[in-house]
Formats: sequence, structure tokens, C-alpha cells
Amino acid sequence: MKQGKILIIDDNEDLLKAARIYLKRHFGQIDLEKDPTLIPDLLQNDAYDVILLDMNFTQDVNSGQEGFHWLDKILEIDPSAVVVLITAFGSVDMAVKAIKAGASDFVMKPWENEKLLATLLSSIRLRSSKEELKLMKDREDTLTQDLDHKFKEIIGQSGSMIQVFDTIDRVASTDANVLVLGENGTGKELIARSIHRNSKRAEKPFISVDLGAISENLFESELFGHVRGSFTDAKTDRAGRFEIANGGTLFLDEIGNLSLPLQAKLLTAVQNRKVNRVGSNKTIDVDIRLICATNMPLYEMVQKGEFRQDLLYRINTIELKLPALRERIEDIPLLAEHYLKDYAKKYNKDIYKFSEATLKRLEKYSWPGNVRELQHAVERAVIMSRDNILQPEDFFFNNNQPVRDKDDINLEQFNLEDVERILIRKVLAKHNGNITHAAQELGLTRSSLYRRLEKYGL
Ligand SMILES: Nc1ncnc2c1ncn2[C@@H]1O[C@H](COP(=O)(O)OP(=O)(O)OP(=O)(O)O)[C@@H](O)[C@H]1O
Repeated sequence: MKQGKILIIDDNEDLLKAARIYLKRHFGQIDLEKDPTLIPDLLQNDAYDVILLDMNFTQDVNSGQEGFHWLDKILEIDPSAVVVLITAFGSVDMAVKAIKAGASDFVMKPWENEKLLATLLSSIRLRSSKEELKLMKDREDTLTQDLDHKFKEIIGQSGSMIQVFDTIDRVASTDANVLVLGENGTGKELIARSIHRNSKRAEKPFISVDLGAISENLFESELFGHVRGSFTDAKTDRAGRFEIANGGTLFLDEIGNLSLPLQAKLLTAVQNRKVNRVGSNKTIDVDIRLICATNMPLYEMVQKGEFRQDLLYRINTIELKLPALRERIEDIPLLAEHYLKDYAKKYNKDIYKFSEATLKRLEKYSWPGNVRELQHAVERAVIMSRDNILQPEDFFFNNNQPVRDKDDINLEQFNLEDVERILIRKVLAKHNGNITHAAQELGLTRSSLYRRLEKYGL
């Protein structure tokens, strides 16, 4: 089937007819219109891939003013419309002006059919890439909104969280680099997003990079980009995260996991605010606000020569230490009730509170996985409970489950899931709960390890 819908607007009837006869062979639909005042109606009723528009409608007037007027009108109705202008021979200046005003291309009268066809075909391609781009932009906006929603509300009324809020208030509007320290699941990314949202850069991107999840040899390409052919898999030019974050905030998570050679490369980029794509000599300026986070003891690591002191001093202009959940017990009921409301709604359950005994138990538990662990525990309890009040037995706590010994694994008895659960628990214990290290040892990404932790209730 022939593709493409084309609208031609010109007051010369002979020209319209001739164009239709020729173009009908190549496109799905050709609509002709003599009267430009009908453009808004036509665009209401149909979506055209290309609009071919004459510059001059009234005879003896060659200023092109009318053409510009209608071009503006069309782009006002559909900003991604593809308009090709028809200009009189010899008025190249006007054509250039039209392109600056938003036309995609122009053809000169009298035209050669082949040339007209080639112009229309490339215009149709342009239209579909414009639409694709718009779709991608919309998709990105939706994703950002979803993510932002997830990260919007910071809950806490403990003294230590009030201090955190106060620091966010004071630093958000500055461009100062911020280092967020805290155990896994204490809300480091949440805080980073909140700083971004309250900064002058809020309308620009917030780009998050999990440095613990990037392999050593892809580090430069991921962060600084690459040009085509610079290594085997570099099939196209690609911008790195620094460039993508330009104007906005770059959030480097798990910075303590970076090897010393990569720390040096990062330092250079952070210091100079310039990057070179891998395989290119061109230096690109980047304007970013840097927020870094880690659960590792960076100061001790500096003492041991595992983390560069100069890099630490670059990134820690402002330091924010997030308290572990067990250090702010008064926030536990608050968070638990927040998640209870969320998940009861999500799973359509009529559960409205925790029993007194449950709250006590939740307050006593040590929450090694902090808020993330509490969130998952409440979700699981909501799913499993048959009552409308959550009881202690709806919760499984890490330290309720004895870690079995290696000898316990009897391969005849265990199914694969049991073995996986035990293995994950052991590897986690070996790395003191450090998710990144455990994931590395297990050959999993951090997110798939989190998924399994959730699945097995670890
Ligand atoms: N104070 C808080 N109020 C509400 N939700 C929170 C709070 N702190 C953390 N969370 C939630 O807990 C989850 C984990 O938070 P986040 O990813 O920011 O932690 P993190 O410290 O960056 O974790 P990791 O070190 O594992 O990357 C998220 O779903 C987040 O929304």
C-alpha cells in the first residue's frame, strides 16, 4: 500500500491538478486546497505527513508575506508539522528566511517532478523521526514523573532528619557539590533528587549513575561518551552521562566502589568540567551540579590509600550524613504507616493499622537494609496478612532466620530456589550486607540482587 498523506495549498488550479496526477502514483493520499483560510479546518480533520504550501496567494504580490503567515499558523496548530514551501524561481533569500521560520524545505516553481518527489520523500522521513522524537520525549517525561513521584516524599520528624531537611534547604539553591553518606536504603538517592528539585536546575535533567554497576572498561564510554569506531561495540556516536546531564545535576552513586585509576579519570573531568568522548580529541564543556553518594567509609579509605584525597575534597564541599533507621526509631511508625497506606491501596486490601505489639517489634528490629527493607517488609506483610490489623507474625525479620551452615545444603532435598536463597544469604553475610560487593561476587546486577532479596524476603 502506498504511504503518506500530503496536503498541497496553492491558488493555481492547473498546478494543483498536475501535481496530483504525478504524486498519486507515489503517495497514499493527496489533498488539494486553493483557499489557505481553510488550513485550520483541514488540519483539525486530518493528520498530514507533509504540507506543501505556496508562498504567494494574491496575484502580483511577491513578498511571500502570506506564505509566512500561513506557515506560522500551521506550526502553531501542529508544532511538529513538516511544511515544504513552494517559492517562485529566483527567490532563494525568501526560501532561506522560510526555513529559519520553521519550514522544513522548499521547492522552486516550475519544478521537476523527480525533484519534487525526492523532497517529499525525505520530508516524510523527517516527519516520522520528529514523531519518534516527540514520543521519546513524552515517554521520558512520563518516566521522570513516575520516578519523581516515587522519590517525592521524604518522611521523617526525628531530630536527625530535621537537620537533613535544614541542610537541603540551605544548599539546594547553591551549585555546591554535595556528598551524601549513609548505609544502604537510607534514602541517599531520594535526598539527591530533592536537592535537584529544589535547585535552579530543576527543569534540567537529573542523571543518576550507579558507579558500582559499571564495568571497568565501559566506565569512560558511559560517563564521557564515545565516537563511532572507537572500540568494537561503538557502532554510533554516543553522548556520555556528563554531557546528557549538561545544565542539570549528575548523581554519582556508590562512588566508594571506584578503582583508583577510574578515580583519577573522574577527578580530571570533575575538576575541569570538560570531557572528551572516547576516540575524539574534541573537548566538550559541561555545566553540571555534582552530587555523590556512598555507603563506604571514604575517610578511612583515604587513610588506607584506597580513595584519593583530592577527589574526596572535590566532591565533599557539603556533606550530608543520613542516619540509619535504627538511629531514628521515632520515624519507624511514621514510615511504616505511610507504606501500609500505599500497599493496602495497591493490593486492594482492607488493612488499616499495625497492632501495638507489631509496632514495638518494628521499633526493636535493627533494619540493616534501612527504609528500603522496611518498605519491602510492609509490602510483604500486606500481601500475606488475612486480617485487617497487621500482627508481628506477618513479618519475617532477618535475625529470625538462622543462617544455615554449608553442611545444611543437602542437594537431594533442596530445590534451586532454596539453594539460591541460602547462597545469597551467605554471600551477603560475608560482605557485611554490602549489596554491590555481594552482587559482584554472585555475578548479578544490584537490581537483580534486590529483586531476589525481595523475592526471598531476605
Ligand atoms: N525518609 C524517607 N522517606 C520516604 N521514603 C524513603 C525515605 N528514605 C528512603 N526511602 C525510600 O527507600 C527506598 C530506598 O531509598 P534510596 O534508593 O534513596 O536509598 P539509597 O540510600 O540511595 O540506597 P542504596 O545505597 O542502596 O542505593 C526508596 O524507595 C525511597 O523512596
